[in-house]
Amino acid sequence: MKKEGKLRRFQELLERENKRVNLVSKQMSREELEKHFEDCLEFARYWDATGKLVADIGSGGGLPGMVLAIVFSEGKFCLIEADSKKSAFLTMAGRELNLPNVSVITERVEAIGRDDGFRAMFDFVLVRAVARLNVLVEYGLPLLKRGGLLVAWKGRNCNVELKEAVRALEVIGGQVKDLKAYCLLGGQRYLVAIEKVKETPEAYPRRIGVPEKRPL
Ligand SMILES: C[S@@+](CC[C@H](N)C(=O)[O-])C[C@H]1O[C@@H](n2cnc3c(N)ncnc32)[C@H](O)[C@@H]1O
Repeated sequence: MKKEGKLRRFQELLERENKRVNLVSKQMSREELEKHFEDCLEFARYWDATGKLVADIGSGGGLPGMVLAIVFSEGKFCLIEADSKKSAFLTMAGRELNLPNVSVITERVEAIGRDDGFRAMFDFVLVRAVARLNVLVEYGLPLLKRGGLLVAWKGRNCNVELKEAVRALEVIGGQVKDLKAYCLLGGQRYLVAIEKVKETPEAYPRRIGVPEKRPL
């Protein structure tokens, strides 16, 4: 099956399984879901994940990780999702679509970031609709190689979140490298690219739940 066919098939699977498991909003129409796919694909306008190791934090129904794994079949995608029902859907979809470049981990990202098998391994870490930037910096940067990029999908609150994240960037070792603005889903959207510029101090990420409860 070609990539366009796989994207369509993935959308059908998502629509079908969303009736049983909460993968995306129940009220979302087919047209809206298509826009969410477009939002994920915005990444491919600026970056190339061919031959790269990519993590998607809080992948949910597979946005953006599964969509981009279909597009970049030569990249290796690791979808990290704490909710076991959602991760079971991701595993099923990866199998159904014959995507050997996708692996799914059912775990909180704070635990993955402290695991030597994953820490400092990735070229890209993607994250969409999971938490505010100051929290995402602590979730994402530990997973990256030095020089790797954390790419976060953000809405109109982006500038406020960027200001809030100054301390987290300093402590964890990140630098805003790029900000891509576009209009979609009825408003202003941004891709924020943060480069890992130094090794993450041992103490981070903190214990499960702490980054969100007490952001840096
Ligand atoms: C609002 S959904 C967004 C899903 C998807 N990224 C999207 O854009 O549609 C947030 C997802 O992140 C997962 N999540 C939140 N915190 C997490 C963490 N610390 N580790 C792993 N997954 C997490 C939740 O289980 C949920 O599926």
